[in-house]
Amino acid sequence: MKINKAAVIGGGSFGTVVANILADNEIETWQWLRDATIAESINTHQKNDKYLPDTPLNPALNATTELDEAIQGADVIFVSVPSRYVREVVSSFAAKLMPQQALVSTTKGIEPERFLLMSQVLEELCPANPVGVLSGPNLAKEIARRELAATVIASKNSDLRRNVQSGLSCSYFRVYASDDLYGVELSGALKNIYAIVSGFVAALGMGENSRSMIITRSLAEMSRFAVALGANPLTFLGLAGVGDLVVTCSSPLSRNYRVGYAIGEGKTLDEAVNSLGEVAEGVNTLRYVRAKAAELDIYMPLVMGAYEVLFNGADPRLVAQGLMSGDHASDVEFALPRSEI
Ligand SMILES: NC(=O)C1=CN([C@@H]2O[C@H](COP(=O)(O)OP(=O)(O)OC[C@H]3O[C@@H](n4cnc5c(N)ncnc54)[C@H](O)[C@@H]3O)[C@@H](O)[C@H]2O)C=CC1
Ligand SMILES: O=C(CO)COP(=O)(O)O
Repeated sequence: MKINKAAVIGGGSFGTVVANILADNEIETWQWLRDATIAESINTHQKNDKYLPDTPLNPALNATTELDEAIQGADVIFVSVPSRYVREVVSSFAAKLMPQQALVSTTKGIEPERFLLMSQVLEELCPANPVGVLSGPNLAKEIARRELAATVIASKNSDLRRNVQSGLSCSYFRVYASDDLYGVELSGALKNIYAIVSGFVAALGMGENSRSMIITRSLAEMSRFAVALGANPLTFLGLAGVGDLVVTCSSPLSRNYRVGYAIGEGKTLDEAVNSLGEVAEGVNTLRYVRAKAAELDIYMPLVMGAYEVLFNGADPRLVAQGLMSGDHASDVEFALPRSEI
C-alpha cells in the first residue's frame, strides 16, 4: 500500500523537511504545528520563517494548528517534536487513531523515568498501531537545500518500512531499511552526547588526531552501552550509528556540536543553550545516560567527563585528557575481550 495522506507532527526544522519531501513526492501532506503565524506563512508564502527561512517549501504542503485535520485518514504520522513533549502531544490524539495508521518517530531523545526511547513511548500509547523510527545523518538545513542524504527507517513491520521508503525516497534523499528499532533509535539519541564533546575539542583547537580519537572512542562507548542494554552493536556500524555520529561530531550545523563548542569557548551551559533557540537533545540525554551507566556499571569515560563539564563546571580539556589516563581497553569493542587486555 502506498501512502496517500501523511501527517507530520511538529513545526521545527526536521519536521518541516520531512513534510516538504513528502509533498515533493506528491503525497497529500499535513503538518501540524502550534504557531498559527508559522502555519499561515507556510500556507500562503511557502516558508517556515522561524526554522527554515531560506527554504521555499512545496506549495502543496498544508500546515494546520488543528491536530484532527492533520491526523484524520493519514496512513503515516511522523512525530517530530522534542522528546520531552512526545508523550504529551501523542496522548492528545492517540485515542482517535485507527489501527492501520502507522506512527514514525524522528525524535532523537530519551524519556528519563523508565529510560524509554520514543518508539517505546509510541507503542505504549498506541499499542494497536505499527511503529517505526527514522534516524540517520540528516542535518535538516542540508536536506532543505536538497543536498544528497540518506537515512534509515527501522520497524518490525515490513509494510511500514516499504511505505516509508517509497514515500520519502527522492533524487536527493535515500531511505535504507532496518528491523532493529531499538539499535537505530538508541544510536540516534547517544550520538548527541558525543557531538557535544566534539564541540569542546574543536573550540579548544585540538588537532585532527584528537578529533578522530574522540569520534572512534565514542563509537566504542556507544556500542558498549548498547550491548549492556541488549541492542545489536552491528547496527551502530550503519548510517544511524557511525553515519550520524560522524556528521554531528563534525558539523557546526549540529545544535549539539554548537552547544559543546560554546562551552569549549568558555560560555556557561545556560548561555550555550539559550543562544541556540532550538532543541539540543544531547544535554538531557547526557544526564539520563550517565545515570544509567552508573546504575549498570558501564565504563563510559566520555559520558562521565562531559557530565562533569556541563553540570559541575569542570574544564572541557579534561574530557579528552580522561581518555589518556583511563583503564586500558580494547580497540574494537568485543573483538578483544576485556579479560584478555
Ligand atoms: N534538525 C535536525 O537536523 C534533526 C532533528 N532531529 C530530531 O527531531 C526532533 C525535532 O527536532 P527539530 O525539528 O530540529 O527541532 P526544533 O527545535 O527545530 O523544533 C521543535 C519543534 O517542536 C515544537 N514544540 C516544542 N514544544 C512543543 C510542544 N509542547 N508541543 C508541540 N510542539 C512543540 C516547537 O515549536 C518546534 O516547532 C529532535 O528530537 C531532533 O533530535 C532528527 C534529525 C535531524
Ligand atoms: O540529528 C541530527 C542530524 O542527524 C541533528 O543534530 P542536532 O540535533 O545536533 O542538530
